[in-house]
Parts: sequence; C-alpha cells; structure tokens
Amino acid sequence: MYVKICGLREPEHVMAAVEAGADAIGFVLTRSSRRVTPARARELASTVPSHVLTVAVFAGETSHEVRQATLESGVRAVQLHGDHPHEDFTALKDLGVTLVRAGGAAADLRCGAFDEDLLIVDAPRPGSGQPWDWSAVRGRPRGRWMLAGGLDPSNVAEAISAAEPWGVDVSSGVETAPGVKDSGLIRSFLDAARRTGRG
Ligand SMILES: O=C(O)c1ccccc1N[C@@H]1O[C@H](COP(=O)(O)O)[C@@H](O)[C@H]1O
Repeated sequence: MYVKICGLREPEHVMAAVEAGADAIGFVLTRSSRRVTPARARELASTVPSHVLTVAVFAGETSHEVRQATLESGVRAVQLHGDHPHEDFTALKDLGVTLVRAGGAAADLRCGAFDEDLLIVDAPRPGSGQPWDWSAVRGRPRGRWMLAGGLDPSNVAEAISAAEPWGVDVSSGVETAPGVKDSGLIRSFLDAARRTGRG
C-alpha cells in the first residue's frame, strides 16, 4: 500500500513521516491553512531521502505559476487539483517531475488519461477532512490511484477495504488542528494503512 502524507510544514513532521515509512510527502503551495512558500518547501524537501517522493500541491494556479513554484521548490512531483485540461499536464512534462492528477469521483478515473503518472480520487472539497462514500469508486479507477478525503488512523483500514485503492493520501486526519500535524498520528496512520496487508 503506497502512502502519502500531505500538508507538512515542520521538519519534525517530515522526519516522522520519513522514519515511519511514507512513500510520498506533500507540501501545499496553494491557498490553505497548510500553505508553505516554495522556499520553505525546498528547505523541507532537502532533508527527504530520494526514495521518498516530494510533491507540491496546487489548486487553480496557472501553468506558468505551477512551473515557477515547482522549479523554486525543487520537489520531484506536481499534484494538480481542479479542472485542468490535458494540455496543462503536457506542458509540465519537460520538468521531468512525476505528474499527479487529483479529482473527485466524477472525474475521468483512468490514471494516465491526461498523461499523468498517478491519480488521486478525493472528496468534493480537497483538504477538508470530510469522509465520503469511498465504496462509490470501488472497481472504477484504473492504474495507479490513491484514495483521499477524510482518512485518518481509525478509518483508513475500512476505507481501503471499501475502495481497494493502490495507495492512500492523508492530511487533516494526521492533525490536531487545521495545519498542525502530529507525529504520533502520522505514525499511527502509516501503521494502520500497512496493516491492511494490501501490497
Ligand atoms: O490540504 C489542503 O489544504 C489542500 C488544499 C487544496 C487542495 C488540496 C489539498 N490537500 C489535498 O487534499 C487531500 C487530503 O484531504 P484530507 O485533508 O485528508 O481530507 C490530499 O490529496 C491533499 O493533497
């Protein structure tokens, strides 16, 4: 089970996620209580070993803004939320980063349909911490896809069993308040996701 921990802002939480075995770590570079500057993302990403994917999260920025912030932050992946046309993904190909498309259950659920490398199937309001009917997408997404939206250490096993994703992605569920991560919750989430025995 591939696990991404998103919305990290402090070195101690980056360290906790890496040490607990996260596959990917996200930095939010868009409007959010979790927002960090590209410079801060670069500082945090510089401490992450190369086997862990560093991801910059965007929602609504132009391709030019995404490109600039990605280069500035030095991350290895870009995650785009919202109604981006295929061309926006194609335009980022030359950056050589992993492209992640994030959308709701009504989006095209074929990973790669927009030339992306990974797909996230998320709640209607990304980053809200609101659980949704994960079972509604069971059997529908194709390829490498992560389930997100309202996951936490206590429900991630149920969510995996309901949707059977390739991976899971969490932000609010490993926080004690919006934007405030908790190392213990990060460890518990990774432990619970891995204990499902899938992959
Ligand atoms: O985390 C945010 O603030 C955010 C803002 C805008 C777009 C995406 C955002 N995060 C993504 O939302 C899910 C996590 O949701 P949840 O908080 O666990 O319910 C994940 O894909 C984040 O990358």
